[in-house]
Amino acid sequence: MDQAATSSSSSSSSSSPRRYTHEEYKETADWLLAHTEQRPKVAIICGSGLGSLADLLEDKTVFPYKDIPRFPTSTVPGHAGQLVFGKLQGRECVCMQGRFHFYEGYDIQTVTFPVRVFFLLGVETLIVTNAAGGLNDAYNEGDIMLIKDHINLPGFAGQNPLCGQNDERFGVRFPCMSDAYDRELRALARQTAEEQGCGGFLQEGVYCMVAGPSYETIAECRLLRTLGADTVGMSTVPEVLVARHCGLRVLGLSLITNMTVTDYDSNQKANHEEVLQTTRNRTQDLERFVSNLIAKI
Ligand SMILES: O=P(O)(O)O[C@H]1O[C@H](CO)[C@@H](O)[C@H]1O
Ligand code: HPA
Repeated sequence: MDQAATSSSSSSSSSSPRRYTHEEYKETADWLLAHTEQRPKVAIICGSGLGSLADLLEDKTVFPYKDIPRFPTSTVPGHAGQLVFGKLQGRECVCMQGRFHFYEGYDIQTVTFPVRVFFLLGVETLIVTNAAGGLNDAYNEGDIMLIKDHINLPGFAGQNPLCGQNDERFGVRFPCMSDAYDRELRALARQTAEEQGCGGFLQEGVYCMVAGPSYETIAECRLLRTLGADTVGMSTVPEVLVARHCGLRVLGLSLITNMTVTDYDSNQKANHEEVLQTTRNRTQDLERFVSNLIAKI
């Protein structure tokens, strides 16, 4: 909480974002490299309630975020706040058991800090997961959606982690995003779901990021659906922008934890407890899916 509180009390998060230098990212990466012999090529960011993915790793080395130089800390229930190195299906992975959100008071560069650290560790593929609200009425609670594209609503309002001076050592000034979600990885994911017999609850669609922390109004849900979004959540997009900027391949997965409310006569209300309960109900299938998928990457 300290860093979030500090950044929002000393400056407005929109007018004065925290910018890290290449050296700062590298110091954190070098610290990690000095404290583990693992050299992961795959990083996984666990969404709300999805941290148990990290429990699948074998030969684990665990770093609480508070012990890692410059790492922010997790403040949201369902986000444990530790970085776990280990092997999944024999492949070395690093897993964020807990992510950072803009609504926690972190500026958008702090939210994405770990992604550049992963790049400097030698990671090549990022698997990013989230809990999301379903907007597409063909979806059901408990479905998994492969993200094929996103809508960056905070980006429309100037909140893009790539704003500010560009460091070419990470990537180009104007990165392309029409291929943000790797086509080959999505094909592998579809194949994995079929083999696992869970193709019936696999969807593929567009994730829309909102800043949160308030859930959407009925009018907002209707608007987002009209815009072409299939799911809505408060994360993921900043991490994907930074990952693609530095050339990581990205696979994005949304677990539909709740269907959004679009009917004025409904008594349903979005709430984080329901979000976490759905992740508990679906965690085993999701774990098996990610684990089988990693074996193919
Ligand atoms: O995106 P993740 O971190 O999975 O969490 C989702 O769940 C929380 C709301 O219930 C928000 O943080 C939203 O973004
Ligand atoms: N809206 C925004 N974020 C979310 C939701 C939702 O309905 N469910 C899980 N994260």
